[in-house]
Amino acid sequence: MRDPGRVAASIDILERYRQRPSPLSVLVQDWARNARYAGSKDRAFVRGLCLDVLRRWRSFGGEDSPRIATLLTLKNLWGWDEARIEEAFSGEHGHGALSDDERDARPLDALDVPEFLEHDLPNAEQFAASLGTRAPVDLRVNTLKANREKALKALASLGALEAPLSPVGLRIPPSPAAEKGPGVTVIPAYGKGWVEVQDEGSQLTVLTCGDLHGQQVLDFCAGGGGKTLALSGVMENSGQVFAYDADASRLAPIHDRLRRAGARNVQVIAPQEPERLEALKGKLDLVFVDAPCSGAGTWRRHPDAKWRLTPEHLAQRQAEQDQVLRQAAEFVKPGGTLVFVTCSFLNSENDERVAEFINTYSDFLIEHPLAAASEELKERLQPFVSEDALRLSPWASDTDGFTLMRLKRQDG
Ligand SMILES: C[S@@+](CC[C@H](N)C(=O)[O-])C[C@H]1O[C@@H](n2cnc3c(N)ncnc32)[C@H](O)[C@@H]1O
Repeated sequence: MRDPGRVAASIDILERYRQRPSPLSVLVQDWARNARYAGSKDRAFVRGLCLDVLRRWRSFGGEDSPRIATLLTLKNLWGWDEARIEEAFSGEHGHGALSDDERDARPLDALDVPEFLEHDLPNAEQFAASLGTRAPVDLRVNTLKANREKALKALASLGALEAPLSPVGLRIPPSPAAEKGPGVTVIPAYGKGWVEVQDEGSQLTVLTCGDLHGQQVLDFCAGGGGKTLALSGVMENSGQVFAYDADASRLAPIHDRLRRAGARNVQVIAPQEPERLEALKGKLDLVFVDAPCSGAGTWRRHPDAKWRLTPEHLAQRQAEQDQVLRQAAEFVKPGGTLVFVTCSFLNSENDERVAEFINTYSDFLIEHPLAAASEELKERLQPFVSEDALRLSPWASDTDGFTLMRLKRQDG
């Protein structure tokens, strides 16, 4: 395909998104199914362009005209010159020649975050600007099977570097928008379980838990097991990790992942086995709660999710967070710790939820977020902590957005 066909396909997909916001991957797949002439480079171009348009959807006026938002993306973000843009719209299979008004279109003075959230963001302008950039691919070295040096060598051909903050992290810088991302999951080192795809911020939330050797740990919202695997790695297969999730289908991939990673200290507890979960009440040293949330911290990677969040969805997530905190607290032993994590930097999903929780559960007290972390990690994460929370974000730490709070259950 040439520029006109690719740009026209992108505008059509974005028009469908405008009419009914759905995950971009689904919309691109639907298009590709009917566009048998499109090769993998065409799909990468269309996906990359759609993602970049969605990153600036509000300030480029996408809600009113995906066509103008695409034009502004090509002009302002991709740096295409006038002649190339004219040809891309008016050429064969193009979306149609530009009008004079369209040629004069300018970005709006609006922040690229959902309007209803502007008041809830700690630093809305910086936040919106950082979401306009593309995210790197981060990997966690599985120390049960490899070390960073070995993994780095195995991934050198993909341009992997040491990640700046996580001592077990590797980072592949973002690819140009119109190109395919690095094929991490097809390299032998991935198949052998040496690395997992995991954002550096996500890795750090587990690393802050410090030395967990021999401990009894419950990963209460284990989902597909991203944090479970990282916990098992930190514990070097010692002690015990119980991986539970209320949704059995979310847990499904965990078994294969545990096998591939060589994680042997994990017991998976399905929601159909309430008696196994019940037996753990009041017994755990650490309960790790990777709570359901808006996912705002991943909007740099998934700009399509940003415009799908509604006030109703957010309220639902907050109710789930309150419920998860209350349920998870039952499993912490006296003197043990509950770590509350979200991939969101909205106060209403973090500080406000924890404040609500300790109002009722007065035997839990907020502890410094790095109370258990190694000295090295304390130093590295110093710029991102306050007395009560670790706050990672695309603008501050160049990671996905994560907030972590530690709650210590008092003895007796
Ligand atoms: C952010 S995701 C977890 C991601 C996972 N920890 C990982 O690293 O891949 C949140 C999970 O919480 C689960 N969840 C929601 N409400 C829950 C509840 N009341 N009890 C346990 N799990 C719950 C959801 O099913 C979802 O899988």
